[in-house]
This record gives sequence, C-alpha cells and structure tokens, in this order.
Amino acid sequence: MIKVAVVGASGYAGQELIRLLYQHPNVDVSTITSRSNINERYDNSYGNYLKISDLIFSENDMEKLSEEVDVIFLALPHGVASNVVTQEILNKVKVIDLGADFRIRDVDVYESWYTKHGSVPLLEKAVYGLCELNREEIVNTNIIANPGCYTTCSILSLAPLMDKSYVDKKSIVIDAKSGVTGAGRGLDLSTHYTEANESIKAYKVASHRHTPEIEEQLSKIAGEGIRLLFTPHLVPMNRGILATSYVRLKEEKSIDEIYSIYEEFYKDEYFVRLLPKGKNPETRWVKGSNYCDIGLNIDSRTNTIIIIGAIDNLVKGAAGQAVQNMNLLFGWEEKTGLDYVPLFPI
Ligand SMILES: NC(=O)C1=CN([C@@H]2O[C@H](COP(=O)(O)OP(=O)(O)OC[C@H]3O[C@@H](n4cnc5c(N)ncnc54)[C@H](OP(=O)(O)O)[C@@H]3O)[C@@H](O)[C@H]2O)C=CC1
Ligand SMILES: CC(=O)N[C@@H](CCC(=O)OP(=O)(O)O)C(=O)O
Repeated sequence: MIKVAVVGASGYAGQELIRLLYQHPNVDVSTITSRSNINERYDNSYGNYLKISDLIFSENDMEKLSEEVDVIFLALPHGVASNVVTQEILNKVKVIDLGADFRIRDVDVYESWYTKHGSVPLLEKAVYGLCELNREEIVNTNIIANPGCYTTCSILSLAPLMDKSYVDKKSIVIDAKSGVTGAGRGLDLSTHYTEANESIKAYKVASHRHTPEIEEQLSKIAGEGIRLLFTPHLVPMNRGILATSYVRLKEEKSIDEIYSIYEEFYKDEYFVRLLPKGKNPETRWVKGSNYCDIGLNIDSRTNTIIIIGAIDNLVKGAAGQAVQNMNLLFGWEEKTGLDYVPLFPI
C-alpha cells in the first residue's frame, strides 16, 4: 500500500481523484488539503462520502506532505503548482500535477498563454503524462504533467496521422465541446445553471490555452511545427468532451486505409476504443470511465478525414489519467483501479 495526498481536494478534479483512489487496491488516501476548508470533514463538502470517508481537510503544506506520503496529486489552478513544487520535494516524493504548469516545455510559450512560471528548471524534468504516447518517459520521472481535458481527447484523436506525409498538417481544425464541470467548482456567472443550461456557446475563440499544448505534442510526433485551429464550446451537460477534428488529405485515401492506421496505432491500448466503421462516439458512453472513444470518417467530396473523439473530462481528461500515470510510476497494471463500465444512464 502506498500513501497519497490530494492537494486541492475541494475541487471537482480533486474529488474525482479521491473517488477513484478509494477504489484502488494499492492506495491509502491519507491526506486531503484545501485552503478554505481546513479542519472540516470531506463529507461536508461532498455528501457522496458519507459513511465512506472520515477524511478531514488539512492545509496545503508541501514540505510536510513530502515527508508523509509517496505521491502528491496537485489539483490546483494554473500558476500555483509551479510555485510550490521544488527539487527538494521531488527528491522525497512523486508529484502528479493535474494543472497546466508543467505541461508545456517551452517556457516562452507557457508564459505567453498563461503566467510567469515559478520553477523553470523543473520544466525539463517534467514528463507530459499522456500515457498512450509517453509511457517510457513516464516511468522514469518524479514529476508528471497530467494533460488537459480537451488536449487529451484532441491528441489521441489526431496522433496516428501526424507522421503521414499524405496528410495536410496545415489544415487541422478541432471543434470541441465540454460539459460544465470542465470549468471547476468555483463560482462563475458563465457556469451558473441558468446561464449555461439550454444554450451552447463557443468561448476563448482563437485564444484557448490548450491550443499550444496540442500543437507541442502533435509537433513532436510530426517532426515539424504544427499550427492548428482549436475552438472550444460549453454545452449544458455535467461531464464529457466531444472533439471533432478535421484534417485534409493531399491524396485520396479510403476509410479502410485510415482505419487500419488507427487500429495498428492503438492495438495494445486498453483505454482507447476505436469504434467500428460507420459509428461515432457519444459522451454518454464514456461517462465515469477512463475510456477515449474514437470514430473515423472520410468526406470524399472535400477529401477530409473527420475524427470524432469522446472522453469524460474528469476521468480520462483529469483524475483517471492521473491514476493511470500513478499505475505506470509504480509498475502496476495500467488499468488497476480504473476498470469500470461507464455509467449509463446518467
Ligand atoms: N475540471 C476538469 O474537468 C479538469 C480540471 N483540470 C485541472 O485540475 C485543476 C483543478 O481543477 P478543478 O478541480 O476543475 O477546479 P476547482 O475550481 O473545482 O478546484 C480548484 C481547487 O484548488 C484550490 N485553490 C483555488 N485557488 C487556489 C490557490 N490560489 N492556491 C491554492 N489552492 C487553490 C481550491 O480550493 P480552496 O479554495 O479550498 O483551496 C480547489 O480545491 C486545474 O488545474 C484544472 O485545470 C484538468 C483537467 C480537467
Ligand atoms: C468548460 C471549461 O471551462 N473547461 C476548461 C478546461 C478545463 C481543463 O481541463 O483544462 P485545464 O486542465 O488546462 O484547466 C476551460 O476551457 O478552461
């Protein structure tokens, strides 16, 4: 049994992590922290833990935690983690950060989309924790940058095509939709029930911070700089991301050819479910699970591949992927504690 701490446990991503960790056979959630709920019971914040957990919030004290646990999960807003993680802490404990602070290797890019980075030397030690692509690097690090929700879905949707010369890599467009939990539990008028329900809107058009994260990872596979268009939308559902990606072909290809590429790329991936030809994912079939469902289509009139990806933003897009990363770090089977049938109906 290892001991873990969840910092930022009062938020949605932190809660989802604790829910998954409670069902993990090798883990004891020994400490949960927050700034605003110190000394309060967890089941006061989240009634789903009644009679299940006696956990009490403590303060965010990284030094103390690094002496007490084997893994610290950080589920904090952007810009906080890079000011609390130090090399001294990483010498004692493994850190899995669910935020964006360690996701982008190029500090200038990070600072132009986010804020000043608090620990630049640690950036090159951090590994981008998209398990399906970076398994070998993940097992050898003490600091994992868990990918963002939109980015997980988009990168898994597009990765198999990135080294193909017949794909026009300047043509990529990603149109993505997210449920409202993607915005966290904090109060914000745009995620107020009456503001978000019965409506769909695009937001942060041509300026969403997941754009450079997707570009950096896809560029690594392509071996050239990728520039793409990414437009997120808020839709009135609790969980789920659906990303529709469009990529032009330079020459004609059949759906069978493209399908074989994805089949081969993901043949050993437990959490990627390539749907049969002619079918496309729906967020309702992945809710509460760590699966990423992918559907493939070709529009022969415009010679465009249309890839549809679906994940649960809180699971494969955050907490589930963080547990998958922990499993890799400790040499456990990757699906340990994550092997659930998605919840339906919900
Ligand atoms: N929601 C999602 O679908 C996803 C979220 N993530 C990432 O996970 C992280 C947490 O997101 P989420 O749970 O949604 O957000 P929430 O707003 O729901 O939770 C944020 C948490 O951070 C704490 N916090 C807020 N401000 C500070 C601060 N300045 N210093 C220290 N702690 C602070 C909050 O508690 P308190 O105020 O009590 O300290 C709370 O525990 C973010 O980085 C987000 O990008 C990643 C993928 C998907
Ligand atoms: C609906 C909604 O607001 N979603 C969030 C993305 C949440 C997420 O996963 O991104 P990070 O991990 O990078 O925060 C947003 O667009 O900012």
